[in-house]
Amino acid sequence: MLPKVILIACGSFSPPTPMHFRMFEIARDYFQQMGTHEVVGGIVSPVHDSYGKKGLVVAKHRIAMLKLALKSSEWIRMSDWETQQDGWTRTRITLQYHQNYINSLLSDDSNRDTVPSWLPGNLKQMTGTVQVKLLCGADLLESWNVPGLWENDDIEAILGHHGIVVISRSGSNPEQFIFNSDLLSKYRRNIEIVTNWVPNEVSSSMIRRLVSRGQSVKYLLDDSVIEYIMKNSLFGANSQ
Ligand SMILES: Nc1ncnc2c1ncn2[C@@H]1O[C@H](COP(=O)(O)OP(=O)(O)OP(=O)(O)O)[C@@H](O)[C@H]1O
Ligand SMILES: O=C(O)c1ccc[n+]([C@@H]2O[C@H](COP(=O)([O-])O)[C@@H](O)[C@H]2O)c1
Repeated sequence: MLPKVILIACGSFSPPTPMHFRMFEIARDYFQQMGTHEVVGGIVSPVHDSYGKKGLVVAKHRIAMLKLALKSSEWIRMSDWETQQDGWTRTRITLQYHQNYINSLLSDDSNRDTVPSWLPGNLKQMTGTVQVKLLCGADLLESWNVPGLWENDDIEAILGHHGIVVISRSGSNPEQFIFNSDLLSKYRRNIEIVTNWVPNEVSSSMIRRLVSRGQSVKYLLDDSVIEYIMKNSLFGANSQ
């Protein structure tokens, strides 16, 4: 039996773009081809409001947009756990929390009936344990180098206890980035670099820019997410 993996993408999702979900499909196909792991679920974890990044709309709206965008996915779920904490949660803690929660459920058949909505639907039939891996674009990996942003201990824990799946992004060179870091090179076996052969550079910031200028974002975002943005006048959109 292959080791079971749940992929978690942490981010702002302000707003969520199709690429945020496409990452999961690319990663699952990769593991299927490699035959090394079975991907049993995917989770997106929007960051707490206090993260305070420019362009971050309140969690209520980001959650609503994620729910709309994820309606068509059978296996990617949204966890609002981070948004419900008292403040910003470091990614290491988010990974640990979700992994511990899932594994404690799997170890006890009696408490599987009332499970949170972010858990994979097939959990009831699952046995054994799962490993939660961080799924991200190459830009997030490269943010590990930004002075004062990430703690080295956290990076080591993320790599040592979980592992990371990095989707290529144009303008990034994750192989080189890993080679340049002693810490990342030490944990190279826990870093999967996945080439996205159909790159798409739609980003939340580009969407925010277009919306704030009153320009169209049709075909870049799910129609239901566009409707939500317009209805709630998010990102400087004019209300209808
Ligand atoms: N076009 C893309 N290709 C690959 N990965 C992506 C892409 N867009 C976002 N991601 C990844 O999705 C995760 C969440 O990203 P985030 O919410 O910061 O989105 P973003 O579109 O990059 O946002 P912003 O433009 O506001 O910085 C990160 O791991 C990021 O690397
Ligand atoms: O754990 C950390 O030290 C850490 C430092 C910086 C950023 N993060 C996480 O990385 C994600 C970055 O999202 P974004 O939109 O800024 O690209 C978000 O989920 C943050 O909580 C995490």
